[in-house]
Amino acid sequence: MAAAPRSRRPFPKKENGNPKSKQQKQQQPQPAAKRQMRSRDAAERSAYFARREAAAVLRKVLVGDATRRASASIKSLVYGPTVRNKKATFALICQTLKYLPVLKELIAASNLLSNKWKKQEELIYVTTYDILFGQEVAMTGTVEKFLMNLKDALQATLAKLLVRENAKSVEDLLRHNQNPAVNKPRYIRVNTLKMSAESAMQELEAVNTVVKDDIVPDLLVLPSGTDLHDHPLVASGGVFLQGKASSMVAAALCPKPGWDVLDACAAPGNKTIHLAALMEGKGNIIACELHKERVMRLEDTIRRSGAPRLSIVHGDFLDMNATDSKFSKVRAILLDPSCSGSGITTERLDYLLPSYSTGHENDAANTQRVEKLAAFQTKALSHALSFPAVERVVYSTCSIHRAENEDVIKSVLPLASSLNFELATPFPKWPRRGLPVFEGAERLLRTDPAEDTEGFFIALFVRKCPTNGNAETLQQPDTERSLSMCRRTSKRRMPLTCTFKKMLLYHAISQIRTSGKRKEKGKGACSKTTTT
Ligand SMILES: C[S@@+](CC[C@H](N)C(=O)[O-])C[C@H]1O[C@@H](n2cnc3c(N)ncnc32)[C@H](O)[C@@H]1O
Repeated sequence: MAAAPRSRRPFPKKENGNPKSKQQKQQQPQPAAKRQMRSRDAAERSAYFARREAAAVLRKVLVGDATRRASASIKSLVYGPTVRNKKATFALICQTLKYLPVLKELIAASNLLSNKWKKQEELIYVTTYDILFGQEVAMTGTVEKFLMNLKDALQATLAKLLVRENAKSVEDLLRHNQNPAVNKPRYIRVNTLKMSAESAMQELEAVNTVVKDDIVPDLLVLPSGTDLHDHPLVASGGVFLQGKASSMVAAALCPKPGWDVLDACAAPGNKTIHLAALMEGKGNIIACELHKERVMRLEDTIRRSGAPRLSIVHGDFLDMNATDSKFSKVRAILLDPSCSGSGITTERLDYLLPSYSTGHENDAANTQRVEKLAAFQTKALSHALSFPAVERVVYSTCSIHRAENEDVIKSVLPLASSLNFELATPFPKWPRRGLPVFEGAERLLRTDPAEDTEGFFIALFVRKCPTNGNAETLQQPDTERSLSMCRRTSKRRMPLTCTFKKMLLYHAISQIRTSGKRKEKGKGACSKTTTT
């Protein structure tokens, strides 16, 4: 559904030309009435275009849902660059989707979608919603005029429907379309490249109750339903609307200022800029993204964040040559590949989609899709582990499927172990861990969609003996144990090339033993990780 062509101007043009007669002048509205008319005209104009923008996005949403090939979530489509009136459009789409089962019944009963109107199906849904349940529409636009003439008939059909379903109100008919996450808190991450958590709190406290998250540094928790999309701190990049689980990923990787870090599947860039903040803007970040339109979103996020020293690679991460000298200093990789998104269906507003009530989680097409994704995820994780100087690799998904999570980790374990990686335990105090499908799965981290708003999965690999002689890596929190393992494994199976590094490590160990014990474990910006 395309937006109405602007050249046709549905609103009457202002009269130009002949000077007004005396009588005309006398009939002119007084200034206050004029202002009122102007603002009504502006509101009508804005509603007219919002309905068309909503219809265009709704078409994409419904086609994506019907074919199980959604290119993006409702939010991404609305908050992308093409929609102008984002807030009104988003509200209209959500409301139309919420009322869609009822709207479809009414429209079918009134036989409204004849050949002529079929092409404008989504605009018919949006406008019928507006006429019956939303704002009263003025007679502007062909679809609006057509439906306003049928308003009484539609209302009569609705009354019959309520009687038939034994419902007191329309809300009774819509129970299954309610938001299951209605009482979940709103998280925002402070961009410490621009401001401190304390100053962000001070600004937000003026209008909201704000507390710091108990686990993730620089993450703030606000009451459920807080809408900050238009807040100046969001517009200026001082804070980013990012969930708790999503904010745990870069914190688990815990790159140090000055490192070279690679974000393998980066857009829209929330974790990329979190890495930059953790690195205090020092070091180099390479952000790789396959899809061109998503590169634009990545650029926009980076621009808003003010993160320096960030280079974007538009291409396939699997095609990156790990042995290229450009990557010879990459010490940490964040891999957050495309996934089924089954852990964020509430966040994605899937409960509003027609397929939600029918349930398709276990249908053949979905199983096939998850298998395909898992094959890519395994390849990408193996590739990440193959970068010669990499010491820390974090793998994350927003999926609840074992196939995309524990099974992927299990399948790369032989390779990881041959490259001297072991699984570490990000956020050791976090209660929900990996499904027990292999020994060591308790080091993996899961968040639960019902308990924690989102269903995420995080795995952290740490190289026991870094191949680039960077003993500094081993000074991450809780690495004493890792160091001693490195000594043990070095006797048994450390490659010859590692012997010089072994000496360096012994040196590092003695340094840590003599001076490092003074350092508090887990202190600093990053989360605590343990290796076992
Ligand atoms: C889950 S999203 C990443 C979200 C991002 N980490 C964030 O927090 O904002 C996965 C991204 O990987 C991109 N992608 C998929 N396959 C890729 C590949 N082979 N190489 C690079 N990027 C890829 C997708 O286009 C998508 O933008």
